Amino acid sequence: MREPGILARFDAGFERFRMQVDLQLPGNGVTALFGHSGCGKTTLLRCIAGLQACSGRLSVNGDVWQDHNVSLPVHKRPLAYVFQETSLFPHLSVKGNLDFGYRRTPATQRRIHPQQVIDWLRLSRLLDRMPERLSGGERQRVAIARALLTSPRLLLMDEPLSALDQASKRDILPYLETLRDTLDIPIVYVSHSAAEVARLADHIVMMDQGRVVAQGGLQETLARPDQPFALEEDAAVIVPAVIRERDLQWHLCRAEFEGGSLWLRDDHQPEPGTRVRLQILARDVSIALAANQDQSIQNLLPARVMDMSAEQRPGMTTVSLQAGETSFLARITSRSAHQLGLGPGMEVCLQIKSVAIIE
Ligand SMILES: Nc1ncnc2c1ncn2[C@@H]1O[C@H](COP(=O)(O)OP(=O)(O)OP(=O)(O)O)[C@@H](O)[C@H]1O
Repeated sequence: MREPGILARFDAGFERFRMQVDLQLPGNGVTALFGHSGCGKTTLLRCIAGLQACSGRLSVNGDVWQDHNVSLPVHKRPLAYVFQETSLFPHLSVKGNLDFGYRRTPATQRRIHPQQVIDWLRLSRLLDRMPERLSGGERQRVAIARALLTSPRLLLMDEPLSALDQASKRDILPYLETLRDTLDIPIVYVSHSAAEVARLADHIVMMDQGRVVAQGGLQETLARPDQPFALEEDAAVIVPAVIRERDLQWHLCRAEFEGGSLWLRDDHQPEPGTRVRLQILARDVSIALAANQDQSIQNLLPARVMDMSAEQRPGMTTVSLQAGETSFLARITSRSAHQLGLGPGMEVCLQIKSVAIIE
């Protein structure tokens, strides 16, 4: 039977660094590799690509690329790799660059065609331009398109937006969302940016010092109080929701999720029916034993305490809670946790001070 998804078990190292991972990743959608600088994200991508000597096993949607007696060389692995600054051929137009990727692929293996990538990445107006006349964001769109025209079975992206300014990042993110929702191949995406991960990823692998410290679906994994990034200042959960109504008088809109709804500022003016991802920082969530109506916070939700971190930062406790099917994290002082007598299974009320729509 073909094993679905990516199974990757690697042992690789340098003089002062060793990476040992055992991963099971989904066969489509975006998996984010997340972790501090130097934790081994690029080394892991290079092992997958066959660029880094390592022992172990790798299979991608049933095809074995490496095990103890085979290791496909890099040019035989049907993958595309997009870097921070992928270089285009300077002497070829955008169209020439795209044709290059397409023509390199034998006709019988072509599954992605030029018109498709031109539509997905909106390149039609750029086809005759030379690379030197493209902005950084446009260049990256062309580089991604060229990579896709090799009809890869796997797309590796190593900080593809990190060389771009904020405005170009904002412009290109919707294109990456289109690819996530359109392509039926897995995308492994390295990023330092929690906001990019929150917006794009379906699955997350958190790494630290060459080891995997947590992995799983984005929402469940971010909501675990024992995952190492839950203790960081900007720890947050992601909640998929749908905009249900707008209150024009008060500039608010109501987003409904599995387990309740929240009022948000109407800055983005999303139409009712729009699907959004909400980001809720653990430090913006507090806990009460009962809903207290005499206060300014609009968003009060009944919830159940699921788990609590041991105190890893002096005086602070991270609590995971569930409202309906949706998980939240709250960062409260350990004294409050003690005074409230919090423990797994308790029914409480969440007070959410601030919610952001991930753009
Ligand atoms: N060719 C090499 N020779 C020796 N050490 C290396 C080599 N390449 C990487 N390393 C070391 O391996 C560790 C992991 O590096 P890697 O580039 O995989 O980290 P990373 O998580 O991608 O970091 P960043 O987010 O900064 O890109 C680092 O300590 C790095 O110094």
